[in-house]
Amino acid sequence: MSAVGPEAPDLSAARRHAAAAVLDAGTLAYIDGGSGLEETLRANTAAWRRLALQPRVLRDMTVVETATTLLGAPVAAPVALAPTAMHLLADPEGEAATARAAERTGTLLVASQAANRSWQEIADAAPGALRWTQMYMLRDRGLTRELAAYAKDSGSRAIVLCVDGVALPRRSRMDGNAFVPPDGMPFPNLAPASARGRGVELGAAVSAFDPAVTFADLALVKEWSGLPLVVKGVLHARDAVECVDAGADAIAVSNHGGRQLDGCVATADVLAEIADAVGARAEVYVDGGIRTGPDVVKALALGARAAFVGRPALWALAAGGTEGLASYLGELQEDVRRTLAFCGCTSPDAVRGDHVRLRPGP
Ligand SMILES: Cc1cc2nc3c(=O)[nH]c(=O)nc-3n(C[C@H](O)[C@H](O)[C@H](O)COP(=O)(O)O)c2cc1C
Ligand SMILES: CCCCC(=O)C(=O)O
Repeated sequence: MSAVGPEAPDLSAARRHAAAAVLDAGTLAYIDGGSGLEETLRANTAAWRRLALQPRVLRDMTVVETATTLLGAPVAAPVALAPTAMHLLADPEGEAATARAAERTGTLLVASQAANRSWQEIADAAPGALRWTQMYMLRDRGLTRELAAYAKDSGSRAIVLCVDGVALPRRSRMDGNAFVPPDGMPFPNLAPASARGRGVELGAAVSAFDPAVTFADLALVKEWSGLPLVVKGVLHARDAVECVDAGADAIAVSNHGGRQLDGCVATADVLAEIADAVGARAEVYVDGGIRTGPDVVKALALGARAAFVGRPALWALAAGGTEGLASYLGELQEDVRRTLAFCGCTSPDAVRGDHVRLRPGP
């Protein structure tokens, strides 16, 4: 404990506490954990703390808007729901509950390919929600093509291709990957249409990801889906530029919440160089350790158009269902609004690079 007492809890802390009371230990370890030594998991949040906002004053903050657009579609705030697997672990309605919270709060939802509800069911649960679909390149290209078309047909407005799944991570908290989803947990969006009702087993799902995926595949995914393409899992400026050269419409700077390559860079530490390299050619997003309104505004200052949250949304969902997640998202949006005001910004677009700097010190 420091001389001034314990660190104040962030908005998600109470949700994490409530989730811990309702989830079994294995599920909580799966959600919370990272890979290896969890060096990257810790580095993600620490890197946001090392940055300091440098506010501007005397700019009439009577009206402060958080609204922005993502790939042209309006959202209530520059904060969105990252794709996370298996929402049945957190709510009996799974991703349908998540989608309703997204709809209610004007938040973009990225539905995971490892969702337990089919993309069409998620769409039907919340027709007014802006939804993108996260996919992996599968070894079975024919199935990948079919699923890309399914994403579009079920109303997704973009494909988020996750490219950091080329090896199996060692998830240390789970005793060497001991987490086994409960029996009957369906993965309908990894199965062909003929088997969508049954879905596939998790093991089959993970081994279906194709480690041979390359830049040349980006154009294929765009063509198959007919949708804008976001590449998720980029951590190097030169890769980001190569993705954009290959047709990507946006780059999601992400290390999968410290769950894949342990010991890698924190996203806050590489965001600015990636955003600078991409410039105006594509939108840039970030996730990993985003917990507060100030974190979101720091991300904007470093060049992101939006920041995404993973674990806190699952905690809020487990703690309080649609209602719990909607109230969490509402509070986070309000935190973004007050941060913008304190920084002298009447909208996300007004945030500049010189609103943030590294804190001095070790
Ligand atoms: C429980 C859990 C499941 C996840 N499942 C997926 C997934 O299915 N697809 C994906 O692209 N990313 C997945 N992610 C990574 C998130 O999209 C995101 O990169 C990460 O959670 C952001 O970090 P944060 O949790 O610190 O906010 C998952 C993350 C968690 C915590
Ligand atoms: C097929 C499940 C993928 C889940 C995932 O990406 C994660 O646990 O981080």
